[in-house]
Amino acid sequence: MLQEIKIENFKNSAGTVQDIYLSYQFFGKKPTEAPIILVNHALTGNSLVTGSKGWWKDLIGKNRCIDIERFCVLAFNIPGNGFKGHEDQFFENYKEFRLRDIAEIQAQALEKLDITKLFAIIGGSIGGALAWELAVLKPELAEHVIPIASDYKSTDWLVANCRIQDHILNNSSDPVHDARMHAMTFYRTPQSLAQKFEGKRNKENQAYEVENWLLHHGEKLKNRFTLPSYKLMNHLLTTIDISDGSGNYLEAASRIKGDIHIVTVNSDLFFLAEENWNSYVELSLLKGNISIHEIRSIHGHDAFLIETDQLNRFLKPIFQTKTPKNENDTSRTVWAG
Ligand SMILES: N[C@@H](CCO)C(=O)O
Repeated sequence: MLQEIKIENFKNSAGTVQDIYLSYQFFGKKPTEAPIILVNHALTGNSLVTGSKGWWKDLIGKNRCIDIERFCVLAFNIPGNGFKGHEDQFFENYKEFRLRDIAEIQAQALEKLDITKLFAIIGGSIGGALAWELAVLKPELAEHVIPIASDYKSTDWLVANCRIQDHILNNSSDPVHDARMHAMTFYRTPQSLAQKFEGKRNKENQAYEVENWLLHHGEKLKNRFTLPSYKLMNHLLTTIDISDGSGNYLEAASRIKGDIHIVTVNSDLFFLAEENWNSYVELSLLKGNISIHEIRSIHGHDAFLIETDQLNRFLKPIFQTKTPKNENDTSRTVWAG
């Protein structure tokens, strides 16, 4: 059931004060009965993380890796993501919000829900970045912080792509459709497209199948996502900064008390694996309880939604805390300390 919290008089980074409506869903055990896992959605995702239409249903559910018979799963919608209710709450001034503000909104909501401790914060893409931001804001909040296909900063590369997205969103006559077509090219990889289409053409319209696929994705998103939500989420992607402007990301990340488990995708063209590996290596000099897991896939960024077998394998030891680690597991996992 979708519920809502009102955060009164929230002051954003630009100093504007306004009421914020934050919608959320609980799944599985009650928050008073079991450890709580906060799940953060990606750009066009939402709080529906499990169940037949849940976007992470292969990972979260009964007898899944994140077992809702053992855990309480909480998922917030990023305000303005368009998932029912108050869609337009800050579209007028969305550029005044940084991802850090969304983390602050989540922190205030957790307080209102009387939640002082989380077993884990996990999220993919911008949801992983939000996990970083919240963990830095509240270093003692979570036992495990799991940012997947993500980063704790907006890199020049990310900003460049978001800028192009922004131009498409502002200048195209079919903005959501066209921006999605462009985005699909960096959510996947040349190898992934080559494997899927093998240069084939459509028998009816003679277009390359890859063109039809892009058009299909453009059409699909247009029917489920609004332009203001896309503009907001695309803007937030450019504001990831756990250092709060100082540029000292490592110092900020090292303040996190919980175990950090970075999950990267070797072929990610959006949040680059190299950035994640560099963060891991540098951060492991400052902080012992950090690990990195690399999803090996030809599918690129969206592998965090596709390669759920690998994800399950990496995450199992975290969520089955009573089961000892399998010493024979050969997947690429590195622990510091
Ligand atoms: N497929 C993802 C990509 C962004 O992480 C989405 O649409 O949210």
